[in-house]
Amino acid sequence: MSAKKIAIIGGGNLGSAIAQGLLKSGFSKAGDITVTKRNTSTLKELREAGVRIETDNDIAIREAEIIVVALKPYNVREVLQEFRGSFDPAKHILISVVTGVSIDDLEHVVPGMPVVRAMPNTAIAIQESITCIAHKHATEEQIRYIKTMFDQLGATVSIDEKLMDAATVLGACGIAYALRYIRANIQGGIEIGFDVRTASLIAAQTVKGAAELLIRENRHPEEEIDKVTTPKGCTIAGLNEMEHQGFSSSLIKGITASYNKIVKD
Ligand SMILES: NC(=O)C1=CN([C@@H]2O[C@H](COP(=O)(O)OP(=O)(O)OC[C@H]3O[C@@H](n4cnc5c(N)ncnc54)[C@H](O)[C@@H]3O)[C@@H](O)[C@H]2O)C=CC1
Ligand SMILES: O=C(O)[C@@H]1CCC=N1
Repeated sequence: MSAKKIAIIGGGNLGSAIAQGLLKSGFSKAGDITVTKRNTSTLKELREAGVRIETDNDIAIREAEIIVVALKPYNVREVLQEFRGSFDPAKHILISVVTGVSIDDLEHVVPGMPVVRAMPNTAIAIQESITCIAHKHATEEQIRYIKTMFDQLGATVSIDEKLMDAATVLGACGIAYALRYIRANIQGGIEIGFDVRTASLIAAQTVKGAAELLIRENRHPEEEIDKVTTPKGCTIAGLNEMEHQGFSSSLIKGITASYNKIVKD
């Protein structure tokens, strides 16, 4: 599969993370990646790594083959509308990572361009994203290319577009939920005697180990929990207290609150 030139329109948190992942994975050479932003001062590290930094979206789009749109939901239509003339359906593949804006909406703004929606998370910077992909009119060949690209940046799963908002919550917002869980563990760890660095390492590596048990061994969480909960032991005492305080319930309510925020906005 020959390497294609990639333009990332909107070099903010996610756009920059995608560029970092592309570089780290070796999927793209630095010179084949262009990142656009109006104020480019925050993109110093990418520039130093050889990534092309542009303020002109027209140039970036025309010179690339893959266009990743990483703009905010409130200005994506306006910006794409402005640059609709820069797109060439015979040359370009358009990928939107924008939350809550449908394929139909975007294809309406840029007529003739099939749009693929992708929902990665910020761990894409270190090739550890889960990226959900949905499409309607893209060709098999285009989808194969996009999947190969995101496979280099973590794991990918193809979903129906109607699940894209749910994917945003579980996968993209999920990074923040998981980090807050780890932070709470660090706070607890300090209270029971660890310094912050040691508590952070133990908490983060423990979460990584738990996740790997599910991913690598394909286990169900409760099967693994059963192995830890010694009868009359400290694990079940702690777990039950967490549940009395609404642990699982608070997470489920948080997930549905995030979801409702997307679908009601
Ligand atoms: N941050 C995250 O973890 C995730 C974000 N998303 C979605 O990705 C999109 C981007 O999110 P973030 O990176 O967090 O937002 P952000 O605000 O950090 O990035 C957007 C960037 O677009 C730039 N921009 C605005 N107008 C522009 C223009 N005309 N041309 C070029 N650049 C322009 C802004 O300066 C900003 O740097 C949003 O739609 C968000 O919902 C999706 C998954 C995860
Ligand atoms: O909070 C947000 O709206 C975006 C979407 C997913 C992650 N960040």
